Amino acid sequence: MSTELAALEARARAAGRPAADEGLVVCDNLVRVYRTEEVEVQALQGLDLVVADGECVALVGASGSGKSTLLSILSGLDLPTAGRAKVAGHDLLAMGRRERLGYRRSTVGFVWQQTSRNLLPYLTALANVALPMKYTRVPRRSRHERAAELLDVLGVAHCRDRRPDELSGGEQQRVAVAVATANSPRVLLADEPTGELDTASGEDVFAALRRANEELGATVLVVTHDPLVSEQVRRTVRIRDGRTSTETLRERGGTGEEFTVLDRAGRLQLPGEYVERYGLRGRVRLTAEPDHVGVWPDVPEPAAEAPEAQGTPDAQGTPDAPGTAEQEL
Ligand SMILES: Nc1ncnc2c1ncn2[C@@H]1O[C@H](COP(=O)(O)OP(=O)(O)OP(=O)(O)O)[C@@H](O)[C@H]1O
Repeated sequence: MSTELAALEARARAAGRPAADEGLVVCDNLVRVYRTEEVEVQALQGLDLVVADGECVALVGASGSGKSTLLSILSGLDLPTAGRAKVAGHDLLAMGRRERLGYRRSTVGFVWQQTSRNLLPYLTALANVALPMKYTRVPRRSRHERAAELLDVLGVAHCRDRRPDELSGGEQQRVAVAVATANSPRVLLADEPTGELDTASGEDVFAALRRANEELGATVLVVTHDPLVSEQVRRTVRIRDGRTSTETLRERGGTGEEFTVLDRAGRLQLPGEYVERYGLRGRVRLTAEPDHVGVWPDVPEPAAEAPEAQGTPDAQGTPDAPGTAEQEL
């Protein structure tokens, strides 16, 4: 490897390395392996993710890519097999039982896809929202005042005295956002919260999540297949095979610019279409250019007696084969 390339890789590694205090959520080389009697599934394969305080981030990816596994770990329900995960100063691998309980009650809130999983069926909307505050010993009167306020902010004040079976799916999910934000969590996690809803109800629920982010101050991570959601947040992170692969950053209302994620070990996933288009297989060549790194298929060296053949390195030593990929880093 050339010295420039080694220096470039070292710089990229340093730039991609999150300091512990850099993000509210920091996942570092996170691994989760599920073992059953017959099979071993690597649901997360060294996932890196840093989310800053106040962000609203959509997590997207194919079925089975590891999104729900990540959310279960961040919610404190599941433990990673290896790696590091920190949320608001809590080390999720080292937390004891008591800290974990406090973490789940006060630091994170959760909204599931299945509306029935979020609310207790025999309590009114108001009582559902007030319940988490009972566990954190908020006085009864304050609990009910805050619950009423939250229902109001999230546009479901009219539902306060109704039980879940008297609410529409969208109303149930908005009440669920109120439940999840009752104890003012630093982080709100939502797993496909609009998945069971029609477009209009989905929009209302997403508006409630946005309010939780902008008005109630929660950092929001939402797993979604819904383009309505992923196209409206500033940052969309794509998970592929248990790793963060690409990110789209967009200004409000813009189409967004797509980036590939370079992990802390200096690895990146090339988009599948590039791999196909340029015939990249197994081994590739890297070239260090003044302002970027080139990625080239490992084509055999051309014969010495045919210097005019395509694929000959150019004067700067750059392979010049047609149909090669040049990845800007
Ligand atoms: N409890 C478990 N035991 C064994 N394997 C599991 C378990 N939970 C998840 N998996 C496997 O881990 C991988 C990641 O699953 P995960 O549910 O995190 O994916 P996902 O991206 O959320 O998918 P979807 O979009 O379909 O919900 C899958 O291959 C899944 O089959």
